[in-house]
Amino acid sequence: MLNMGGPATVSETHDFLRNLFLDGDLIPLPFQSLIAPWIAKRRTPQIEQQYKDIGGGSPILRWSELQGEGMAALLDELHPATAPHKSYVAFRYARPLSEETARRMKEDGVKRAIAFSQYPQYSCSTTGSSLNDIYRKSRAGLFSGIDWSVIDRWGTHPGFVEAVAQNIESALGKFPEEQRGDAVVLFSAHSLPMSVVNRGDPYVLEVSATVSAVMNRLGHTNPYRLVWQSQVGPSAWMGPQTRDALKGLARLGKKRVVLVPIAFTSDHIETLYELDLEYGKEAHELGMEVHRAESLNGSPVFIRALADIVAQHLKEKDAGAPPTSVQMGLRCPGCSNVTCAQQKSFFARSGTL
Ligand SMILES: C=CC1=C(C)c2cc3[nH]c(cc4nc(cc5[nH]c(cc1n2)c(C)c5CCC(=O)O)C(CCC(=O)O)=C4C)c(C)c3C=C
Ligand code: FES
Ligand SMILES: [Fe+2]
Repeated sequence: MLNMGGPATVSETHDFLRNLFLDGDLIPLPFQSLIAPWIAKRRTPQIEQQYKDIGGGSPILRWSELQGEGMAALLDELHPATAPHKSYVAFRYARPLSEETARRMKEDGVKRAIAFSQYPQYSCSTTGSSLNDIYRKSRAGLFSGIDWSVIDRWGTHPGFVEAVAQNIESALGKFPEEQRGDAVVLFSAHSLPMSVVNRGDPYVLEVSATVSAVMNRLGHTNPYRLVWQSQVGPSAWMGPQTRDALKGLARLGKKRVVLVPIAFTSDHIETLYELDLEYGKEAHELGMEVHRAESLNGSPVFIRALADIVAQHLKEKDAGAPPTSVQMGLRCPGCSNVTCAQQKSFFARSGTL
C-alpha cells in the first residue's frame, strides 16, 4: 500500500519534510541535495505546530494498517487461490519507508506482490513518485526476486464512489431538511503546480472523473464545484483555491456548504488543520454553515472496495492481463524524467530488471 505518509509524532516532522523536499519527482529543485535540507528546516516549526494542533501527529499509518488488514482478510474470501494475503505499507516520506518494507517482505519470503497505490487518482508527483521509488530500490537489490503487478488508479471504482457518497450524505444530513437541497457540495483536492498540469499530468482529469461519478451516484440533488487546496510557494497552481471559493460562495449568498476531501483517503493536516481549523473558522466569520464530509479512514464500505479492487485485479491476472494498466504505459507528453520511462518498462516486465 503505497502512499506519501506523514509524521506519526511531532518530532518526526523534520525528517518527513526533508524526505519530501529531497524528492525530485515531486519538487525538482536545482542543487536539490543541498537546498532541500535547508527548506525543510525552515518550514519545520510551522508544520510542527499544525501537527500539534491536530493532536500530535498524522494518523495515516494507523488508518493504512487498519485498511490493509481489513482488506487482506476480505481478500482471502474473495480470491482464495492466492490466500493468505498480507498487506504492507510503504511510505514515500515517513516511516515505514520502502527500505524497511522491503526488509520485512524479504523476511517473510514474499515472492508475489501488488504495488497498490493508495492515491485514488494518478499523478506523477504522487503515485508516480512512489513507483519510481520502488523501481530504484529494486535496482539497488532491495526487492529482489519479487514478481510485481500494479494497481495504479481506481478513482471511479463503484465501491470507492459509494463510500465517498455515503459520507457526503451524512454531512448533508446535518442541515435541516428544508435547507438541504440548497447546500453546495464543494469537492476539495490537493492542488498541482501548473507546470505539472501543463506537462500533461492525468491527476486533474482523474479527480474530475471521481467528482462526476460521485455526483451521478448522488443523483445530482445538489449543486457542486471542484476546487483545489494546499498550494505551496510562489508559482502558479491549479485553481480555484478552496479558500477563495468559500469566500466567493459567501459573497453570492451560498452560505451552506459540504466540504469533501476527494483525493486522499485518510485524515491528514490538510483535512484536520486546513479544512477544519483554518477554513472552518473563516467560513464561520463569513456567516456560513460548513460541514465536512468525513475522510474514508475506517469506513467498512471503503475497506470492502479496496478488497474488491485487488480481487478484480487478481482475476484479470488469472485471465492473462498484463502487470499494469494500459494507461500506466503512457508517459506525460511533456515528461523529461528518464526514471519514469525506466519505471514503466520495469513494471511492464513484472519487475524484472
Ligand atoms: C493527492 C494528493 C496530493 C498531491 C497531488 C500532492 C502534490 C504536491 N504536493 C506538493 C508539496 C507539498 N505537499 C505537502 C504535504 C502534503 N501533500 C499531500 C497530498 C498531495 N500532494 C498531503 C496529504 C500532504 C500533507 C501530509 C499530511 O499529513 O497532512 C507538503 C508539506 C507540507 C508543507 O510544507 O506545507 C509540501 C511541500 C507538491 C509540490 C505537489 C505537486 C507537484
Ligand atoms: S512526469 Fe508524467 S510520466 Fe514522467
Ligand atoms: Fe502535497
